[in-house]
Amino acid sequence: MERGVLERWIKENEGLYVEATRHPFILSIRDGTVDFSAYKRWLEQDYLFIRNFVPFVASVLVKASRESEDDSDMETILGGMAALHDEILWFKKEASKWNVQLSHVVPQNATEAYCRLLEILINPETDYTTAVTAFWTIEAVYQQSFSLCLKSDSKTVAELMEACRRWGNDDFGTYCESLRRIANRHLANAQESVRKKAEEAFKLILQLEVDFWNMSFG
Ligand SMILES: Cc1ncc(CN)c(N)n1
Repeated sequence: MERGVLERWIKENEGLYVEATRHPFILSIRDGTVDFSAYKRWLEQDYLFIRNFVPFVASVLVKASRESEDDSDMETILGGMAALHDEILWFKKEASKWNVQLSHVVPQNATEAYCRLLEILINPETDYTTAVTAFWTIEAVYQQSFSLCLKSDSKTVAELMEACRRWGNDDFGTYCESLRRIANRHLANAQESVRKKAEEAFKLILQLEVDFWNMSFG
């Protein structure tokens, strides 16, 4: 992986990055020891997250169309947007499989905190470089995490394979690669003040992801 700004930040925040992308909740799915009540808690809260993530991705699309000099940025982001429609349908199907009532889900603190950050990132005041860096970070944490559960030596149980495949599959990995290149390109060309804001968002999102995984433990 070429050494761009994101790779430097990952190195400088290695502990937090590992906590977010190799969380005990994910390792318990990989090892086949996960408690299904934890999985159901995660499922409920992630549905609420996705409902708030959709307008965030739409806001990145708007900023890409206005601020990016490269048309392919918008096309990549549009691809991610389209996938979210299928993702919402998957959540509804998965919820009924586990007898989870999505309409009765109460947002937990970690979910509310994450959604407050998404609101700030949606704001037109947040520049495109910060927004697309946040977008990559959010997607990359899930891709890195769930791909661990698909490794040949993993003991992921059959009931959880669909969820792990959704974010751990190679196509999602390729999509995250595209986002990483877009974010690195804009970070390299950004003024220092913008890079600082993007770095703050990067670290904040890693912490929110750790809090989100922790929440599944109830
Ligand atoms: C909390 C969280 N972070 C990231 C993703 C991947 N879009 C997600 N579904 N949920």
